[in-house]
Amino acid sequence: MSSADPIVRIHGISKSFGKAVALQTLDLDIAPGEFVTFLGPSGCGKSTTLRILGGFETPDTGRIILDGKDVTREPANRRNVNMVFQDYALFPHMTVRQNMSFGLELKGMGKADIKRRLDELMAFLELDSYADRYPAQLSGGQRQRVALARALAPDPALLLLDEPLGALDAKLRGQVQQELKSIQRRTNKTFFFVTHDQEEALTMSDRIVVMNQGRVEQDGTPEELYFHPASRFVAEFIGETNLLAGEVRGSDGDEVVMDWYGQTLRGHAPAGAPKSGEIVTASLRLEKLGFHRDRPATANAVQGRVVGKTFLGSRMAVDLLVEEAHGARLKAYVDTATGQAVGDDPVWLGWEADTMAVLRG
Ligand SMILES: Nc1ncnc2c1ncn2[C@@H]1O[C@H](COP(=O)(O)OP(=O)(O)OP(=O)(O)O)[C@@H](O)[C@H]1O
Repeated sequence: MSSADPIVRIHGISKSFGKAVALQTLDLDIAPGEFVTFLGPSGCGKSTTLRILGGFETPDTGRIILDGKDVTREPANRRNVNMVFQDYALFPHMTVRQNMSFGLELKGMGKADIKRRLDELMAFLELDSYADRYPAQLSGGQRQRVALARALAPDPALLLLDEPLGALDAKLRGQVQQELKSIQRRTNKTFFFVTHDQEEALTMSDRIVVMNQGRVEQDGTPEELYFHPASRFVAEFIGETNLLAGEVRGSDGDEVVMDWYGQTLRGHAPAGAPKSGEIVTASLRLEKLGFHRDRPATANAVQGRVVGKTFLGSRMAVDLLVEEAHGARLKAYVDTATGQAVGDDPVWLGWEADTMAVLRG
């Protein structure tokens, strides 16, 4: 295999439990060293995919190729895959070192090799000083790191992480996210991460697969999903956005021209251009709306009046009433540091066509 070959190939995997379809046909390649996140609401099929990859669940159809080998029928212990659980699943009666060596002993690794591997890994993950502690003597973040170290110890080709930060409080969670990402970078391991937290997915992943009702809604980089959502579901699920309902008037090169309550707007169509007369929804991120005193030269410009403000620290969320669009509302962010004035006078709002995704339906 060349290094460009995928480390994981998922070919036509599907899974139902009785009448409930957990996973429709799924095809996906994962490159070595990639941090891939499966993101979606509860019940969308994320954990089922992870469990099939881990060998804890058998698919109804399809194949899993791991490192060039078909492992579809291989049980979990015969796959070069390891898993980090949300509750860490550390053995409470074993020290950090014993927890870490357990899996290696099961694999039949010799004592001297185990010592070498653990010394190396504990130094790398800065766990040396905790080696003889029991899990109860560690903080939540430290326990998480031990669970990760234990899963990395056998040098798996793929690491599966099922909502591994779910048990941490918000502040620690942010810190551990950075740490986990940094460990993934430094080890260059392939991570398959499952979460329903869109912010977590955006900060950590090289690539996000958004799932909805057992199928892939969109697969792309965090930036692609955020700025070029291919469906309304993705636009709403990831971040906050303005949704503008309208009707397509036509196209102009790559741009879609639409009517929004009597205002002509221009956007782009990441999922293919809709036809004239089609009813569409455009997604416009709050931070893409610029404030201007005079009519700006941007592709889109409407006048609005501030009708509400929410102070958020570094920025302010502003509600705007667009009278010329039948009183439709828009939401925008204003940077508090720049001291931009948002008073009672009407303001011009401007945004470019490539910042507004026009979506079908
Ligand atoms: N062992 C099972 N028996 C019956 N139904 C199941 C089983 N496992 C999953 N399902 C169903 O399959 C669907 C997908 O479940 P899955 O656990 O993959 O979703 P998920 O996206 O991981 O959700 P969550 O975030 O809540 O864990 C759900 O409707 C779920 O109820």
